[in-house]
Amino acid sequence: MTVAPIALTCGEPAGVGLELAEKAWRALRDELAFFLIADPDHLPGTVPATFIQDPSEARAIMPNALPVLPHPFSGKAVPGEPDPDNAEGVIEAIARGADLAMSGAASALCTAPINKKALKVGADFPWPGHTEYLAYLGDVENVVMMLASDELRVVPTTIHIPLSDVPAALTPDLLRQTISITAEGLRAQFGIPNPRIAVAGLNPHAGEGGTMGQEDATILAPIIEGFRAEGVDVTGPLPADTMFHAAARARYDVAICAYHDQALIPMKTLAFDRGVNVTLGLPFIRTSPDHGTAFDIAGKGIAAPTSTIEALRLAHRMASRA
Ligand SMILES: NC(=O)C1=CN([C@@H]2O[C@H](COP(=O)(O)OP(=O)(O)OC[C@H]3O[C@@H](n4cnc5c(N)ncnc54)[C@H](O)[C@@H]3O)[C@@H](O)[C@H]2O)C=CC1
Ligand SMILES: NCC(=O)COP(=O)(O)O
Repeated sequence: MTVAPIALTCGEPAGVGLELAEKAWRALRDELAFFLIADPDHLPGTVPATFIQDPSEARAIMPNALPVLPHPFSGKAVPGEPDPDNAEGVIEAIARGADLAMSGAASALCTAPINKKALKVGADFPWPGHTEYLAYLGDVENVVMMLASDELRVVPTTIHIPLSDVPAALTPDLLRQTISITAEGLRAQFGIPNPRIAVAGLNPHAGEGGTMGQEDATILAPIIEGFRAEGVDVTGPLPADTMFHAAARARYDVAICAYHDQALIPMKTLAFDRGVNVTLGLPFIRTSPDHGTAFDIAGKGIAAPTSTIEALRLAHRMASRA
Protein backbone atom coordinates (compact mmCIF):
# COMPACT_ATOMS: atom_id res chain seq x y z
CA MET A 1 0.00 0.00 0.00
CA THR A 2 1.28 3.48 -0.82
CA VAL A 3 1.04 5.84 2.12
CA ALA A 4 1.63 9.59 2.26
CA PRO A 5 5.22 10.65 2.96
CA ILE A 6 6.44 11.04 6.54
CA ALA A 7 7.14 14.53 7.92
CA LEU A 8 10.59 14.69 9.56
CA THR A 9 11.24 17.76 11.70
CA CYS A 10 14.82 19.03 11.90
CA GLY A 11 14.83 19.41 15.69
CA GLU A 12 17.55 21.56 17.24
CA PRO A 13 19.63 22.95 14.33
CA ALA A 14 22.77 22.98 16.50
CA GLY A 15 22.44 19.25 17.12
CA VAL A 16 22.86 16.19 14.92
CA GLY A 17 19.34 16.30 13.39
CA LEU A 18 20.22 17.75 9.99
CA GLU A 19 23.17 15.39 9.56
CA LEU A 20 20.88 12.48 10.45
CA ALA A 21 18.25 13.64 7.95
CA GLU A 22 20.85 13.52 5.19
CA LYS A 23 22.14 10.10 6.23
CA ALA A 24 18.61 8.73 6.58
CA TRP A 25 17.75 10.03 3.12
CA ARG A 26 20.81 8.26 1.64
CA ALA A 27 19.80 5.01 3.35
CA LEU A 28 16.06 5.13 2.63
CA ARG A 29 15.71 6.98 -0.68
CA ASP A 30 14.60 3.82 -2.51
CA GLU A 31 12.65 2.36 0.41
CA LEU A 32 10.13 4.94 1.65
CA ALA A 33 9.24 8.61 1.26
CA PHE A 34 9.78 11.38 3.76
CA PHE A 35 10.34 15.12 3.65
CA LEU A 36 12.33 17.33 6.00
CA ILE A 37 10.88 20.47 7.58
CA ALA A 38 13.85 22.80 8.00
CA ASP A 39 15.39 26.18 7.22
CA PRO A 40 17.10 25.91 3.79
CA ASP A 41 20.05 27.92 5.15
CA HIS A 42 20.67 25.25 7.81
CA LEU A 43 21.03 22.33 5.41
CA PRO A 44 24.40 20.58 5.16
CA GLY A 45 26.07 21.56 1.90
CA THR A 46 26.65 17.88 1.21
CA VAL A 47 23.04 16.93 0.52
CA PRO A 48 21.17 17.43 -2.77
CA ALA A 49 17.90 19.05 -1.69
CA THR A 50 14.74 19.93 -3.59
CA PHE A 51 12.35 22.39 -2.02
CA ILE A 52 8.68 21.47 -2.04
CA GLN A 53 5.50 23.37 -1.36
CA ASP A 54 3.34 20.38 -0.61
CA PRO A 55 4.10 16.95 0.92
CA SER A 56 2.55 15.24 -2.11
CA GLU A 57 5.63 16.28 -4.14
CA ALA A 58 8.03 14.33 -1.91
CA ARG A 59 7.64 10.79 -3.26
CA ALA A 60 8.74 11.59 -6.81
CA ILE A 61 11.74 13.61 -5.58
CA MET A 62 12.93 11.15 -2.94
CA PRO A 63 15.13 8.87 -5.12
CA ASN A 64 17.16 11.82 -6.42
CA ALA A 65 17.18 14.46 -3.68
CA LEU A 66 16.11 15.14 -0.11
CA PRO A 67 12.66 16.76 -0.27
CA VAL A 68 12.61 19.81 2.02
CA LEU A 69 9.55 21.80 3.09
CA PRO A 70 11.17 25.18 3.84
CA HIS A 71 10.55 26.67 7.26
CA PRO A 72 12.59 29.83 7.92
CA PHE A 73 14.28 30.13 11.32
CA SER A 74 15.64 33.36 12.85
CA GLY A 75 19.15 32.21 13.75
CA LYS A 76 22.10 30.36 12.25
CA ALA A 77 22.86 26.67 12.74
CA VAL A 78 26.21 26.44 14.55
CA PRO A 79 27.06 22.87 15.62
CA GLY A 80 27.04 22.48 19.39
CA GLU A 81 25.94 26.06 20.03
CA PRO A 82 22.16 26.44 20.20
CA ASP A 83 20.99 29.90 19.18
CA PRO A 84 18.07 31.15 21.31
CA ASP A 85 16.72 32.88 18.18
CA ASN A 86 16.03 29.44 16.67
CA ALA A 87 13.82 28.22 19.51
CA GLU A 88 10.57 29.55 18.02
CA GLY A 89 11.42 27.95 14.66
CA VAL A 90 12.05 24.57 16.28
CA ILE A 91 8.70 24.71 18.05
CA GLU A 92 6.81 25.91 14.95
CA ALA A 93 8.33 23.20 12.77
CA ILE A 94 7.04 20.54 15.17
CA ALA A 95 3.57 22.11 15.11
CA ARG A 96 3.66 22.24 11.32
CA GLY A 97 4.64 18.58 11.09
CA ALA A 98 1.91 17.62 13.56
CA ASP A 99 -0.68 19.56 11.55
CA LEU A 100 0.38 17.79 8.36
CA ALA A 101 0.15 14.41 10.11
CA MET A 102 -3.28 15.22 11.54
CA SER A 103 -4.59 16.38 8.15
CA GLY A 104 -3.33 13.20 6.46
CA ALA A 105 -0.98 15.13 4.13
CA ALA A 106 1.80 13.28 5.99
CA SER A 107 1.28 9.68 7.05
CA ALA A 108 3.27 10.19 10.27
CA LEU A 109 5.50 12.60 12.14
CA CYS A 110 9.10 11.71 12.91
CA THR A 111 10.97 14.20 15.07
CA ALA A 112 14.72 14.80 15.23
CA PRO A 113 15.89 15.62 18.76
CA ILE A 114 15.29 18.93 20.47
CA ASN A 115 17.29 20.39 23.31
CA LYS A 116 14.80 21.02 26.07
CA LYS A 117 16.94 23.61 27.82
CA ALA A 118 17.54 25.57 24.57
CA LEU A 119 13.79 25.80 23.98
CA LYS A 120 13.17 26.87 27.55
CA VAL A 121 15.84 29.56 27.36
CA GLY A 122 14.96 30.74 23.86
CA ALA A 123 11.17 30.59 23.91
CA ASP A 124 10.09 29.68 27.44
CA PHE A 125 8.80 26.39 26.03
CA PRO A 126 6.44 25.17 28.76
CA TRP A 127 6.52 21.45 27.95
CA PRO A 128 9.18 18.95 29.10
CA GLY A 129 9.52 17.48 25.60
CA HIS A 130 7.85 16.55 22.32
CA THR A 131 5.59 14.00 23.99
CA GLU A 132 3.73 16.50 26.13
CA TYR A 133 3.74 19.20 23.42
CA LEU A 134 2.28 16.79 20.86
CA ALA A 135 -0.45 15.77 23.33
CA TYR A 136 -1.34 19.46 23.56
CA LEU A 137 -1.32 19.88 19.77
CA GLY A 138 -3.36 16.72 19.31
CA ASP A 139 -5.80 17.85 22.00
CA VAL A 140 -5.51 14.67 24.04
CA GLU A 141 -5.02 14.53 27.77
CA ASN A 142 -3.12 11.28 28.15
CA VAL A 143 -0.36 9.89 25.98
CA VAL A 144 2.31 7.26 26.56
CA MET A 145 6.02 7.33 25.73
CA MET A 146 7.17 3.93 24.51
CA LEU A 147 10.76 3.11 23.53
CA ALA A 148 10.87 0.19 21.12
CA SER A 149 13.52 -2.09 19.67
CA ASP A 150 13.69 -5.72 18.59
CA GLU A 151 15.09 -6.62 22.02
CA LEU A 152 12.75 -4.71 24.30
CA ARG A 153 9.82 -2.30 24.55
CA VAL A 154 9.55 -0.08 27.62
CA VAL A 155 7.14 2.56 28.86
CA PRO A 156 8.04 5.03 31.61
CA THR A 157 4.76 5.74 33.46
CA THR A 158 6.10 9.01 34.85
CA ILE A 159 8.37 10.78 32.37
CA HIS A 160 10.37 13.96 32.80
CA ILE A 161 9.93 14.69 36.49
CA PRO A 162 12.41 14.69 39.37
CA LEU A 163 12.93 11.29 40.98
CA SER A 164 11.75 12.69 44.30
CA ASP A 165 8.33 13.43 42.75
CA VAL A 166 7.81 9.92 41.32
CA PRO A 167 6.02 8.15 44.21
CA ALA A 168 3.35 10.86 44.47
CA ALA A 169 2.93 11.05 40.69
CA LEU A 170 2.47 7.30 40.34
CA THR A 171 -1.27 7.38 40.95
CA PRO A 172 -3.73 4.55 40.23
CA ASP A 173 -5.33 6.69 37.51
CA LEU A 174 -2.02 7.35 35.74
CA LEU A 175 -1.03 3.69 35.92
CA ARG A 176 -4.43 2.54 34.65
CA GLN A 177 -4.36 4.98 31.72
CA THR A 178 -0.77 4.07 30.88
CA ILE A 179 -1.53 0.35 30.75
CA SER A 180 -4.75 0.92 28.74
CA ILE A 181 -3.12 3.19 26.14
CA THR A 182 -0.14 0.85 25.83
CA ALA A 183 -2.32 -2.24 25.39
CA GLU A 184 -4.46 -0.52 22.77
CA GLY A 185 -1.38 0.84 20.95
CA LEU A 186 0.23 -2.59 20.77
CA ARG A 187 -3.00 -4.12 19.48
CA ALA A 188 -3.88 -1.48 16.90
CA GLN A 189 -0.49 -0.16 15.80
CA PHE A 190 1.87 -3.09 16.36
CA GLY A 191 -0.44 -5.99 15.44
CA ILE A 192 -0.13 -7.78 18.81
CA PRO A 193 -3.70 -8.98 19.54
CA ASN A 194 -3.15 -9.94 23.20
CA PRO A 195 -0.10 -8.04 24.41
CA ARG A 196 1.76 -9.46 27.40
CA ILE A 197 2.37 -6.54 29.74
CA ALA A 198 4.87 -6.71 32.61
CA VAL A 199 4.74 -4.02 35.29
CA ALA A 200 7.96 -3.18 37.15
CA GLY A 201 7.80 -2.54 40.87
CA LEU A 202 8.73 0.88 42.18
CA ASN A 203 10.73 -0.29 45.19
CA PRO A 204 13.60 -2.78 45.53
CA HIS A 205 12.28 -6.35 45.19
CA ALA A 206 8.86 -4.84 44.35
CA GLY A 207 8.54 -3.84 47.99
CA GLU A 208 9.49 -7.25 49.49
CA GLY A 209 6.06 -7.76 51.02
CA GLY A 210 5.84 -4.20 52.33
CA THR A 211 9.18 -4.23 54.11
CA MET A 212 10.84 -2.07 51.43
CA GLY A 213 8.04 0.35 50.55
CA GLN A 214 4.26 0.24 50.32
CA GLU A 215 3.44 1.50 46.79
CA ASP A 216 3.87 -1.86 45.06
CA ALA A 217 1.19 -3.47 47.21
CA THR A 218 -1.12 -0.50 47.67
CA ILE A 219 -1.03 1.13 44.19
CA LEU A 220 0.45 -1.18 41.56
CA ALA A 221 -0.94 -4.59 42.62
CA PRO A 222 -4.66 -3.60 42.73
CA ILE A 223 -4.48 -2.01 39.26
CA ILE A 224 -2.76 -5.09 37.85
CA GLU A 225 -5.40 -7.34 39.45
CA GLY A 226 -8.13 -5.18 37.92
CA PHE A 227 -6.74 -5.64 34.42
CA ARG A 228 -6.28 -9.37 34.96
CA ALA A 229 -9.92 -9.65 36.02
CA GLU A 230 -10.83 -8.08 32.68
CA GLY A 231 -8.73 -10.66 30.83
CA VAL A 232 -5.79 -8.40 29.99
CA ASP A 233 -2.43 -10.20 30.25
CA VAL A 234 -0.73 -8.03 32.87
CA THR A 235 1.81 -9.39 35.35
CA GLY A 236 3.59 -7.78 38.28
CA PRO A 237 4.66 -5.83 40.10
CA LEU A 238 7.94 -7.54 39.20
CA PRO A 239 11.29 -6.78 40.84
CA ALA A 240 12.82 -4.41 38.29
CA ASP A 241 16.36 -5.71 38.75
CA THR A 242 15.54 -9.16 37.39
CA MET A 243 13.10 -8.43 34.58
CA PHE A 244 15.44 -7.24 31.83
CA HIS A 245 17.74 -10.22 31.23
CA ALA A 246 17.10 -12.19 28.05
CA ALA A 247 14.99 -15.02 29.51
CA ALA A 248 12.81 -12.57 31.45
CA ARG A 249 12.31 -10.33 28.39
CA ALA A 250 11.01 -13.29 26.42
CA ARG A 251 7.99 -13.43 28.75
CA TYR A 252 6.47 -10.05 27.84
CA ASP A 253 5.86 -7.67 24.95
CA VAL A 254 6.29 -4.47 26.93
CA ALA A 255 7.60 -3.46 30.33
CA ILE A 256 5.66 -0.71 32.09
CA CYS A 257 8.14 1.05 34.35
CA ALA A 258 7.60 3.48 37.18
CA TYR A 259 9.98 6.22 36.07
CA HIS A 260 12.16 7.46 33.22
CA ASP A 261 15.52 5.85 34.01
CA GLN A 262 14.03 2.53 35.13
CA ALA A 263 12.70 2.20 31.58
CA LEU A 264 15.36 3.90 29.50
CA ILE A 265 18.51 2.46 31.07
CA PRO A 266 17.80 -1.15 30.01
CA MET A 267 16.49 0.05 26.65
CA LYS A 268 19.49 2.21 25.80
CA THR A 269 21.93 -0.36 27.15
CA LEU A 270 20.51 -3.01 24.84
CA ALA A 271 19.73 -0.94 21.74
CA PHE A 272 20.93 2.68 21.94
CA ASP A 273 21.90 2.72 18.27
CA ARG A 274 18.52 1.51 17.02
CA GLY A 275 15.88 2.27 19.65
CA VAL A 276 12.80 4.23 18.60
CA ASN A 277 10.67 6.50 20.73
CA VAL A 278 6.95 6.18 19.88
CA THR A 279 4.15 8.30 21.31
CA LEU A 280 0.99 6.22 21.84
CA GLY A 281 -2.44 7.76 22.29
CA LEU A 282 -2.05 10.64 19.81
CA PRO A 283 -4.47 11.14 16.91
CA PHE A 284 -1.51 10.62 14.55
CA ILE A 285 1.64 8.49 14.37
CA ARG A 286 4.79 9.91 15.94
CA THR A 287 8.21 8.32 16.19
CA SER A 288 11.69 9.64 16.99
CA PRO A 289 15.23 8.34 17.44
CA ASP A 290 15.90 7.39 21.06
CA HIS A 291 18.84 9.74 21.52
CA GLY A 292 19.24 13.46 22.03
CA THR A 293 20.94 16.38 20.28
CA ALA A 294 24.48 15.06 20.85
CA PHE A 295 26.10 18.52 20.88
CA ASP A 296 29.48 16.91 21.64
CA ILE A 297 29.63 15.34 18.17
CA ALA A 298 27.45 17.76 16.14
CA GLY A 299 29.07 18.93 12.93
CA LYS A 300 31.71 16.19 12.95
CA GLY A 301 29.89 13.89 10.55
CA ILE A 302 30.14 10.90 12.89
CA ALA A 303 26.57 10.67 14.26
CA ALA A 304 25.06 7.20 13.77
CA PRO A 305 21.84 7.47 11.73
CA THR A 306 20.54 4.00 12.63
CA SER A 307 18.07 5.09 15.29
CA THR A 308 16.61 7.75 12.95
CA ILE A 309 16.42 5.22 10.12
CA GLU A 310 14.58 2.77 12.40
CA ALA A 311 12.25 5.58 13.55
CA LEU A 312 11.32 6.36 9.93
CA ARG A 313 10.91 2.66 9.13
CA LEU A 314 8.68 2.08 12.15
CA ALA A 315 6.56 5.13 11.27
CA HIS A 316 6.17 3.75 7.76
CA ARG A 317 5.15 0.30 9.05
CA MET A 318 2.65 1.83 11.47
CA ALA A 319 1.19 4.03 8.73
CA SER A 320 0.91 1.06 6.38
CA ARG A 321 -1.04 -0.84 9.04
CA ALA A 322 -3.46 2.04 9.78
N1 LIG B 1 13.45 13.11 21.33
C1 LIG B 1 14.19 14.12 21.78
O1 LIG B 1 14.00 15.24 21.35
C2 LIG B 1 15.26 13.86 22.79
C3 LIG B 1 15.97 14.93 23.25
N2 LIG B 1 16.94 14.75 24.19
C4 LIG B 1 17.64 15.97 24.61
O2 LIG B 1 18.94 15.98 24.04
C5 LIG B 1 19.80 16.77 24.85
C6 LIG B 1 21.10 16.04 25.08
O3 LIG B 1 20.83 14.88 25.86
P1 LIG B 1 21.93 13.85 26.36
O4 LIG B 1 21.44 13.30 27.65
O5 LIG B 1 23.27 14.48 26.29
O6 LIG B 1 21.82 12.64 25.36
P2 LIG B 1 22.34 12.45 23.87
O7 LIG B 1 21.62 11.26 23.37
O8 LIG B 1 22.23 13.71 23.09
O9 LIG B 1 23.89 12.11 24.01
C7 LIG B 1 24.38 11.11 24.88
C8 LIG B 1 25.68 10.52 24.30
O10 LIG B 1 25.34 9.70 23.18
C9 LIG B 1 26.00 10.14 22.01
N3 LIG B 1 25.08 10.07 20.88
C10 LIG B 1 23.81 10.51 20.84
N4 LIG B 1 23.28 10.32 19.65
C11 LIG B 1 24.23 9.73 18.89
C12 LIG B 1 24.29 9.28 17.53
N5 LIG B 1 23.24 9.39 16.70
N6 LIG B 1 25.45 8.73 17.10
C13 LIG B 1 26.51 8.61 17.92
N7 LIG B 1 26.52 9.02 19.19
C14 LIG B 1 25.39 9.56 19.67
C15 LIG B 1 26.40 11.60 22.28
O11 LIG B 1 27.50 11.99 21.49
C16 LIG B 1 26.65 11.57 23.78
O12 LIG B 1 27.98 11.17 24.02
C17 LIG B 1 18.99 17.09 26.12
O13 LIG B 1 18.47 18.40 26.01
C18 LIG B 1 17.88 16.08 26.10
O14 LIG B 1 16.73 16.53 26.76
C19 LIG B 1 17.27 13.52 24.68
C20 LIG B 1 16.59 12.41 24.23
C21 LIG B 1 15.55 12.50 23.24
N1 LIG C 1 14.42 10.62 27.30
C1 LIG C 1 13.47 10.59 26.27
C2 LIG C 1 13.24 11.94 25.75
O1 LIG C 1 13.78 12.90 26.23
C3 LIG C 1 12.32 12.06 24.62
O2 LIG C 1 11.46 13.11 24.89
P1 LIG C 1 10.41 13.63 23.83
O3 LIG C 1 10.99 14.91 23.31
O4 LIG C 1 10.22 12.60 22.78
O5 LIG C 1 9.19 13.85 24.65
